[in-house]
Amino acid sequence: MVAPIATPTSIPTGSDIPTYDQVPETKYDLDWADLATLDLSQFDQPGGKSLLAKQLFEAIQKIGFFYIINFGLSQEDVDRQFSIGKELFKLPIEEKLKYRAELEKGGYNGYKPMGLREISPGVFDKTEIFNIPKFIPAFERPQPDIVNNHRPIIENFARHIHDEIVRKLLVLFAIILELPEDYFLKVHRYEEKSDCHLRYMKYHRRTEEENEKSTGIWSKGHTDFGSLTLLFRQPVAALQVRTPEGDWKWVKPYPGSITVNLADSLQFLTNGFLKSSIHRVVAPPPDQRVVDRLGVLYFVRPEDDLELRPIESDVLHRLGYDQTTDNSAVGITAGEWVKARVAKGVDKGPARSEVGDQPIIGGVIAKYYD
Ligand SMILES: O=C(O)CCC(=O)C(=O)O
Ligand SMILES: [Fe+2]
Repeated sequence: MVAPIATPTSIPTGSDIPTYDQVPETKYDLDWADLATLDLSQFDQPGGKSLLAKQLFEAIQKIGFFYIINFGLSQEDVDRQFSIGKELFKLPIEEKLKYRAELEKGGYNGYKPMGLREISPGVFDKTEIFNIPKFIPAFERPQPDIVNNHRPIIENFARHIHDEIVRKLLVLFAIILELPEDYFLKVHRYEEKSDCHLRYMKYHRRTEEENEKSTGIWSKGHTDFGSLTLLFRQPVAALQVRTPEGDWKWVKPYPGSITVNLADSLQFLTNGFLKSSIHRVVAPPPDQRVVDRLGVLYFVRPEDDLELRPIESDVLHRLGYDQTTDNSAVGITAGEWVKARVAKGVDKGPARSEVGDQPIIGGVIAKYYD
């Protein structure tokens, strides 16, 4: 599947950063997951929305992962973000630490240095993260020059994702649930406070010895915290998704696509109908093992004050998703859930981070998988 890239939108060009050269794809024939692809250019065509909603409904029955194509950003737009991320992580560690996220307090905006998460006893992550919150006054914070100097490009990119891509996906979920089309839009407004963010990510390559020690796992099997996660194509194969049978399948990074996965908040809101999918990151195949893996991701979270109470929907009723109601997150807001999960992720207390079941908040646990 090679997707034609839509004509670039109004994303400004003229940046002084070097162009980003994507690494060659792996030659290995891996056990790829069979995931559906939604062509978002159909959204505004007559009948397109209901067609896409039908396709999405089928796609998410088993695994909450799918691809989208024709989402209104060119490969050049995306590569520019990879370049910004690459340059950002080249900064000296002292400089990056000036922007460190207050992870221990559940704050995820800013820089996460590597080595804060224990993957297996004695083995720590080698992942750097830089999260950029929504561009609204409540979230203004000091940023490194590379971010300030490219702010229009970064802001337009993030807003395009929110306004043009996430909006369409949220409408499709509402259609699937036979709710008013703007049902989820009303709790994902850009101008309101939420933990949505654009993320640059760098997985430093590991030596063979390090990979052996952690049985090749770079990031343990987990679910994401918010509504949706969008992963721009990361040409290095490393992401795997867990099937309902408990097998791990590789997620192929197709050119011109975004990989989308569903996350916890949508699972809580739909009483388990929309499944927060379990995924992990492992050592790439041998021909890609020597590169540092860069990522550009967008995390969508509901507005902070949305209570994670299962919604009323005839569809959920018809499909039996109201037989036993999961009230575990009732009384917990989306903001509280995300912050509690972020803080637990770096907790060095007796419940060691990312090993086994983690109590998060109000008796709800998060599971981590090898
Ligand atoms: O890097 C990836 O492919 C996935 C990252 C991920 O799962 C996360 O940051 O939550
Ligand atoms: Fe994830």
